[in-house]
Amino acid sequence: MVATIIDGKAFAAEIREDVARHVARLSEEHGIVPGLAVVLVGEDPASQVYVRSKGKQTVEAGMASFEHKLPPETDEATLLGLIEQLNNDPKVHGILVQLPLPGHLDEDLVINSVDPAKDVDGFHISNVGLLGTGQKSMVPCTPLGCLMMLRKHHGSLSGLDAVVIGRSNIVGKPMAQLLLGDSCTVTIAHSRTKDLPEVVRRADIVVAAVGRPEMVPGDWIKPGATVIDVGINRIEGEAGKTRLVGDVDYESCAAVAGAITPVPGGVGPMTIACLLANTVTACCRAHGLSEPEGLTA
Ligand SMILES: Nc1nc2c(c(=O)[nH]1)N[C@@H](CN(C=O)c1ccc(C(=O)N[C@@H](CCC(=O)O)C(=O)O)cc1)CN2
Repeated sequence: MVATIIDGKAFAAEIREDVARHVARLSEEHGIVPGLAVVLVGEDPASQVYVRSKGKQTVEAGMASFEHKLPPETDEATLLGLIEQLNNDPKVHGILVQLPLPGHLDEDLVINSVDPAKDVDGFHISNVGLLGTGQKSMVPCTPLGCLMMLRKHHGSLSGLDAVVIGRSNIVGKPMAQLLLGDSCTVTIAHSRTKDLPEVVRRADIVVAAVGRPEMVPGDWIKPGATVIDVGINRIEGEAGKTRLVGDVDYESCAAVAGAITPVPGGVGPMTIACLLANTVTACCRAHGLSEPEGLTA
């Protein structure tokens, strides 16, 4: 079997067009411009790239972008003060604090200081609780992007066996909740799971989010299964150059799977597209307007 490649880059472009249409409508019919504030603390090179990309795509969609770059030694009180200011700014509908934060800052405290209604990352404890109980929430961008790709490829996910490898708060756990919400039978596997290969072999859907380069080989995959690779790992390639790989061994998995997301060009671009979608959703909710269909879970 040769797997269908699920093209996240192309799908993300479609979502961004959809977002831009909704932004234009908000402006024409209501005089509202959705605004996204992104806060970066420190100089992590990958984070700088992602934040730049977020700002550029926000502006391209017709929204207002507010970038706040703080030095690595920023103290907690200063960061919390900025978040408070953004919480109270009516021009800002979405707030995102880029992760990881420098080690001296308490990530949970910072995340939970964002107004849940503006928490376009969906990481605030209120949004986690709402998602877990099947209520309307802000949904974390990476799992939302994975869900959209799965729905587009499969149609209904009802009754499918899904294995999520990884139990992080930002991907594994919310991904499992979303799959459960679509009536999958869900297993969350992790480093202590007994006989991981056998568990993965039962799955119709495998979501790999462990952060270990090429950990999942093709002989763990059930023939015809759909493989969603969340990993973005930079490894040493040929001639001293680095290259990006996912958490699954692409070649061997693609030879067995029915469908697979590539790295790069799979889940990554969907993350930022879903961030823009969440910002429009947050803006519509803030103004009591109906939410755009198809942009959230
Ligand atoms: N507050 C948040 N912090 C972080 C999140 C998040 O959702 N919210 N996710 C990641 C980083 N991330 C967005 O912030 C992100 C990662 C990767 C991509 C992406 O498009 N990747 C490309 C490859 C890019 C490259 O060449 O390095 C791809 O996969 O095709 C977008 C966003 C951690 N922090």
